[in-house]
Amino acid sequence: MAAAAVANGTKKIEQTGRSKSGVISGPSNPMVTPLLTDLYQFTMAYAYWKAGKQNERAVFDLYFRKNPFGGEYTIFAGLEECIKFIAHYKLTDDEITFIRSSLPPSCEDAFYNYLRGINCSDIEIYSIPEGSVVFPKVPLMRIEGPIAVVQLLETAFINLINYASLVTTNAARHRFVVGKSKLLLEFGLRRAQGPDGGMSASRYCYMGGFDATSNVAAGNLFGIPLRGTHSHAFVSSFMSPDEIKEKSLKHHGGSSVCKDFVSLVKTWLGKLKRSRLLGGIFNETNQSELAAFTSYGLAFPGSFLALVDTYDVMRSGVPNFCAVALALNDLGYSAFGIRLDSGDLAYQSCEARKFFQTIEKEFGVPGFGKMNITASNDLNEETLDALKKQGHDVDSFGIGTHLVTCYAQPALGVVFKLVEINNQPRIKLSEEVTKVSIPCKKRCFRLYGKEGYPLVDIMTGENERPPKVGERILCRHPFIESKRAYVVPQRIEELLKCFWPGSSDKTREDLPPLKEIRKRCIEQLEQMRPDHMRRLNPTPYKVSVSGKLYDFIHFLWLNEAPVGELQ
Ligand SMILES: Nc1ncnc2c1ncn2[C@@H]1O[C@H](COP(=O)(O)OP(=O)(O)OP(=O)(O)O)[C@@H](O)[C@H]1O
Ligand SMILES: O=P(O)(O)OC[C@H]1O[C@H](OP(=O)(O)OP(=O)(O)O)[C@H](O)[C@@H]1O
Ligand SMILES: O=C(O)c1cccnc1
Ligand SMILES: [Mg+2]
Repeated sequence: MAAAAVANGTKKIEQTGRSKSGVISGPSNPMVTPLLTDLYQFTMAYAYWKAGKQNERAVFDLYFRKNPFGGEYTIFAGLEECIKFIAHYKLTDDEITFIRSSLPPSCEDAFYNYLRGINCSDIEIYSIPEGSVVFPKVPLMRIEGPIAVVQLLETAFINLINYASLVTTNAARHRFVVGKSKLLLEFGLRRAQGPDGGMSASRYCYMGGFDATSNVAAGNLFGIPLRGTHSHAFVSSFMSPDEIKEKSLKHHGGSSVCKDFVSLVKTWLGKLKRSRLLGGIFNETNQSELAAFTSYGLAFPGSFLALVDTYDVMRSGVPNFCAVALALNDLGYSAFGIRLDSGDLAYQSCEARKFFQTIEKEFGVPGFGKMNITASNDLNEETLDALKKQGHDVDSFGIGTHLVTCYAQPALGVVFKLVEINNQPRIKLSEEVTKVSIPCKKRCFRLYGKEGYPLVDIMTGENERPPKVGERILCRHPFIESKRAYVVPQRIEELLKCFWPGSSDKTREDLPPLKEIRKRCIEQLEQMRPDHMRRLNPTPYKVSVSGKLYDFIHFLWLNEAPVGELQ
């Protein structure tokens, strides 16, 4: 489905401005069309048009108010899809017919001609690069253009950013708890919120630091590495080794053939049973499981792995696996490992590891002790953290439900607020201070300290003198007067970069490939000060405004807020 959209998209490119390179294809998901919006965007567009206001130049900020999952950071994702959406934004005749049927008959015909002519060639988008670590209140994107058109983009933009950023952050948090050395596999497709949820989850979990996905369509469309094991059904579908008819297996890299691999496996199982060091751990193993593992070994001799918890991990699954792995070893193959999918994953992984190490020693099979152990079953940040604290011997984690559904927090709460119209700054007030918007078309900077960590993000008015390295800058909390600090930055990064120049002569930033965004994400997370990243009571990162912007916000606030009367 998405592949078709990509193919379509490349045909009708509405590129705007100069780019460093490359053609922008259409949205990955063909459901992303100009109709993917809320009705009120079209009713407002009509009312703007009726009032002759549709081309007034507006600036909107897209941002969120609170970091998810009780953390103090978020990863920004979804930008590429927003740019792909506007690159091809054009209402078709059928879409216009549908809008006409959805608005009151009193709406004038000329409005539909206006809609027919809309494109995004006059829209300017400045954005933080995808895969960046971001914080509340700082605009992730600044969208400028004719007010009616920008509002028609609002809902789709928020939709494209919200889940993408949330699930990327979730993936990054899972990566944080397990550490760099473990393999993280995303297994969520079957539990995801529909096909699009599944596709987005695979893409953005990879961006957030997962290593691979089980989702074949995502491997095909986004080039994400694919990984997988096998299921319990495969194990229980076998009855006994007698049902294996094709028993021969070629030696690895040679031409000689082992005629009866099944017998070789049985011989090994006997040796394991009689082993002095392993004696007593198991007796008779489950024969249907042995048959399943032997068959899988015959099918994939170079990458054999087995799900070992169908009957009993230590009394059946692990010994059966080892018998097949050792038989394969005789023929020059190295088995890959096992998967545990129930029970106490910490304890079982340690027991399985001991079993492998004993075999390495007793039978002199180098590397056998390092066999891969994958664990799955309702894993989430908490269980991963608990496993780490208990001590475990798992090498890879397969994670589905909690990861892709963002079970711990289902939405990020991204908003899209008007901050300027016709060069006039606008503010949205609220009883809740956190909901007051920060007015003005702004520039945003990340200031780095002596130790190389980001210290603070600062927003300034667009025409203010930008902060300079080595100069003392007053950073003020946007709403709390007493909270302020001087910062002498050692490095400054301007956060908002031009991704869609509209009719301006700016150069458009390229959209990097997924692997590069993932790399950026990992590097960004690594450069953060550890206390912002810890799971328990992390230190909030400071988000500030310049002195001038602070004064202006409060001037506008007082100007717009009616004075109450006490009776
Ligand atoms: N050592 C551990 N410490 C903390 N939590 C663990 C540990 N080992 C496993 N878990 C978690 O405990 C839960 C076990 O769930 P549950 O009891 O439903 O599964 P199970 O009975 O082992 O397996 P099944 O899926 O076959 O029902 C899972 O969420 C799993 O991730
Ligand atoms: O547990 P999750 O994090 O969602 O990871 C994916 C799960 O999906 C598979 O189980 P399956 O769907 O076959 O059902 P089961 O959990 O009942 O074994 C797999 O064995 C994992 O347990
Ligand atoms: O490959 C696996 O082991 C897998 C894939 C999806 C869901 N559960 C497990
Ligand atoms: Mg399960």
